[in-house]
Amino acid sequence: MKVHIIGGGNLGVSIALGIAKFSKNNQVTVTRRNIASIQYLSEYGITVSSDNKHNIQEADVVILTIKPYQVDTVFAEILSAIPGKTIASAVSGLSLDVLQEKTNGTFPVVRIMPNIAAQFGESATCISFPEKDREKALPIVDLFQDLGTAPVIDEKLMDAATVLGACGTAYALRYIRASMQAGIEIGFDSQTALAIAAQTVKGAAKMLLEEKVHPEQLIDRVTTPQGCTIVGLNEMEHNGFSSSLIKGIKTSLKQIKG
Ligand SMILES: NC(=O)C1=CN([C@@H]2O[C@H](COP(=O)(O)OP(=O)(O)OC[C@H]3O[C@@H](n4cnc5c(N)ncnc54)[C@H](O)[C@@H]3O)[C@@H](O)[C@H]2O)C=CC1
Ligand SMILES: O=C(O)[C@@H]1CCC=N1
Repeated sequence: MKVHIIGGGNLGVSIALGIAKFSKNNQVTVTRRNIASIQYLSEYGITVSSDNKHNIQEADVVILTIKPYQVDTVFAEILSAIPGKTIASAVSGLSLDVLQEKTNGTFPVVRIMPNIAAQFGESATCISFPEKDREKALPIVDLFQDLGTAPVIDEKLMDAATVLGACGTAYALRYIRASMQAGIEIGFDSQTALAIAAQTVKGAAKMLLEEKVHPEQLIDRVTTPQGCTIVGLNEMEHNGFSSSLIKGIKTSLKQIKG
């Protein structure tokens, strides 16, 4: 597949690298205005350009990884050059209706919500599309399956997916950072504390994904009666651990919905 990514920033680069590393038989072009910091992508066989239209006519799909306020400028520049080409947007808060409106209803459109772990083949990319564009959308679903998981969801949940699946990366990292800081306080050097905290989270996630059980069933296996785990967990909950996460996630969602 020929993939044209407009917006070579944090997300655009992680998708480009993910495709280069984890998906076969693709050609990737990434554009942004100042390309000095992403020239290194050419080492992975990725074409880099400051011209949004470079290679665009050969593309099978144009992926937008730009900020919401950059969309109109980019569409004014590219749409006339790519009639009928599939446009996949990772722009947060940009609904399929608005995407169709901005493209005059004449382009197949797909909404994708990856996260930056795409670069490591571990994104949770939620995808939605209008039924009329299913045929054009399915190869994009396949592509993102190579970069992790790619559930097709109802569009009304796309903002929620942005929070849970994309912002979620930052929440998980903050948990790891806090564990690391606690690890230092209880005796480890920072590198060792980070390595233990990160691997522990990876292990917990792997168990959940493979066993497909409720987290509490696994927690039961860790919490020895009168042991040290349950007292720590309860202290965290007394201090609002779950509640603070839930409130944070709901606040993020309010920000997207405006
Ligand atoms: N960073 C993340 O983890 C995620 C971001 N998103 C969404 O992806 C979009 C991009 O986010 P980030 O990558 O974090 O932002 P970013 O600021 O790192 O990347 C945007 C890139 O677009 C480039 N750009 C700006 N105007 C341009 C133009 N006219 N033509 C070509 N390139 C242009 C900028 O130079 C920049 O490199 C946003 O809409 C964001 O909500 C969605 C999921 C995850
Ligand atoms: O923080 C943001 O607005 C973007 C959307 C999801 C992740 N980053």
